[in-house]
Amino acid sequence: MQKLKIAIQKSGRLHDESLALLKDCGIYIDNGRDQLKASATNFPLEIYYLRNGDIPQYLKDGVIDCAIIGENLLVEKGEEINIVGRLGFSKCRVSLAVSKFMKYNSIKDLNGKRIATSYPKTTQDYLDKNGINAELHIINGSVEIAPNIGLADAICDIVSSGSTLFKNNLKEVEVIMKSEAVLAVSPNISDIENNILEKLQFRIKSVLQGRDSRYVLLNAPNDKIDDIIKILPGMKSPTLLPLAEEGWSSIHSVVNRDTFWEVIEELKAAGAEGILVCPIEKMIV
Ligand SMILES: Nc1ncnc2c1ncn2[C@@H]1O[C@H](COP(=O)(O)OP(=O)(O)OP(=O)(O)O)[C@@H](O)[C@H]1O
Ligand SMILES: O=P(O)(O)OC[C@H]1O[C@H](OP(=O)(O)OP(=O)(O)O)[C@H](O)[C@@H]1O
Ligand SMILES: [Mg+2]
Repeated sequence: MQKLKIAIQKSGRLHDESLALLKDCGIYIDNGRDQLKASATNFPLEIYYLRNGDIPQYLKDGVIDCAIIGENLLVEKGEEINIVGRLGFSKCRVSLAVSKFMKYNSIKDLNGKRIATSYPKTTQDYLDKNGINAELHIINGSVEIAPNIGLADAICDIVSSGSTLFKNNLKEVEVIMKSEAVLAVSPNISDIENNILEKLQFRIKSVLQGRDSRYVLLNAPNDKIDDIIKILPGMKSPTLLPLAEEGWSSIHSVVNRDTFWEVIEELKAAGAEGILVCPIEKMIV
């Protein structure tokens, strides 16, 4: 039977959440420790555990069909690779940073300077776009230390919380791009594998929509229903059920995770009582 070949980071920032996502999609993986390849037991999927940095080339060559990878790495190494889904984890940005003691007014201050980075293409493209001439030093890790040891005047690297920059006395001065984990697809994927990919995408979308939403149940006196329903969006419209007690109803709806607390406050102010909030495992709209 034909299987979809998916690459997942072998170890590192993306590994755990990539596997958790497949698990939430109901895909079980026959997983021994330190394996390089595994098969799903209940879905036509073969998992390849690879270095993040090697994945763009494997996708280009069509050795694998798709991958969970940091978007920033596709910008760096995989222009011709399509992104078919944003996965909402490993959010970070690729930024330029300089010593916190340097007077920095604009990108022009980097003219003629040395910049250390693991992302030379991303950095060079940004410099070119801004008409800046700088010397790039390509290093593969611990980039933030470069200015402190006199190797460079600035760096271009991944920033998330900013604590690595802070610890190294650096300040972020330009955000080149924002990134998150994405589902990327080989330009050489066949029709059969594409069919399996569409099934996987459908599952991923249902899981991510569920993660972003909460199911809310509440009680309200009937004369408050109109006001409460105005606050609740719901998938189509809220569900309304009579309570055993005369003159009261139960209202059910779906609320976005990000606006959830504000909505609850409004619901309480509008007369809602006994509010219950439940996670949603999958959401198919
Ligand atoms: N501090 C961070 N916070 C959030 N996301 C991050 C962070 N650092 C890296 N990432 C994201 O996770 C991806 C993988 O980063 P990680 O450091 O685990 O691997 P790597 O060193 O780029 O790759 P390799 O697997 O080749 O060793 C990055 O490409 C980026 O998209
Ligand atoms: O803004 P922060 O939250 O401090 O995160 C940024 C740091 O995280 C990543 O390194 P990682 O820890 O993955 O180590 P690595 O350099 O060995 O990949 C990245 O290369 C930065 O150094
Ligand atoms: Mg890293």
